[in-house]
Amino acid sequence: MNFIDKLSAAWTTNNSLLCVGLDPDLSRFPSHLQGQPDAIVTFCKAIIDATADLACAFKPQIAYFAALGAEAQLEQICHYLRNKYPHIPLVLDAKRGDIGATAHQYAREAFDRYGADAVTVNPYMGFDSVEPYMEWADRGVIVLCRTSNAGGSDLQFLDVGGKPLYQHVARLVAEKWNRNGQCALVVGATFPEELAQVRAIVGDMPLLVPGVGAQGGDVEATVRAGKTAGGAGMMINSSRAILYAAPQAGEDFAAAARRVAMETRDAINRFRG
Ligand SMILES: O=C(O)c1cc(=O)[nH]c(=O)n1[C@@H]1O[C@H](COP(=O)(O)O)[C@@H](O)[C@H]1O
Repeated sequence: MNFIDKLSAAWTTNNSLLCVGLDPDLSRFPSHLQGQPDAIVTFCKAIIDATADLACAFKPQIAYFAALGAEAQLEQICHYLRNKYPHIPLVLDAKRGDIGATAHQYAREAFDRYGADAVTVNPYMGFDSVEPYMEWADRGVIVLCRTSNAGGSDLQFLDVGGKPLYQHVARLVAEKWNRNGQCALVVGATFPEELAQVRAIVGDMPLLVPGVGAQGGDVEATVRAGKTAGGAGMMINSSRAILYAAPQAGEDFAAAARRVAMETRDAINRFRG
């Protein structure tokens, strides 16, 4: 099953548009895991098990692993996800962008090494830097469009023929780059007006929408702006607000993550109809 079909099935099966981000930060781990050699894997597996019936996708952020030299642990976590929850799409957040030959290596890393169903990529270097990912026709290519950070406006709002650059990217991907129907776009939940603009340009193309939770994006505004006519079309990501929902001591971290994931999924669902 290709990425888009798998995502559509997960929206329905789990009645969820919530993407659970896996951004392991050792300094925020519960005290009983501090200093444990297998802390990253134990922590991420517990979060995955606690939220797998509430999520339409999982999104490990590669920098959180690479910074710790923990690529082997990321491999283990991806392997665990693919085997135990094969119906939930695995999105590798890598935001790569480089010349074609190098991009091919990044694609191998995402799709062959980690077995990701989809990967985030940066469009700044143009189509030949994104095309290598498309050789894996059953995988998703999720292109940055209107990112959730304030500084995204520095470039993404530049005027390109009377339209802001992010709209040009949305149109380019929807009309030219998406030859195999495998593309999606990143649009931040922190910018619901732009989210609505992108939705109007790209039809039912899936959108990865980070920025609810720790970044303060408004769930109602996000869902109303970004949903498709069918009330889906988005992977609304939350990472830190779910991962570190528990206070340092006290409530079990996985139970707390489940509680916040469920609240977030349900809050999203209230505005889908
Ligand atoms: O591509 C992304 O996932 C992404 C794009 C974007 O515009 N903004 C953004 O926050 N992200 C990622 O989404 C996650 C957001 O994490 P929280 O702010 O903790 O929910 C991080 O892993 C970011 O790297």
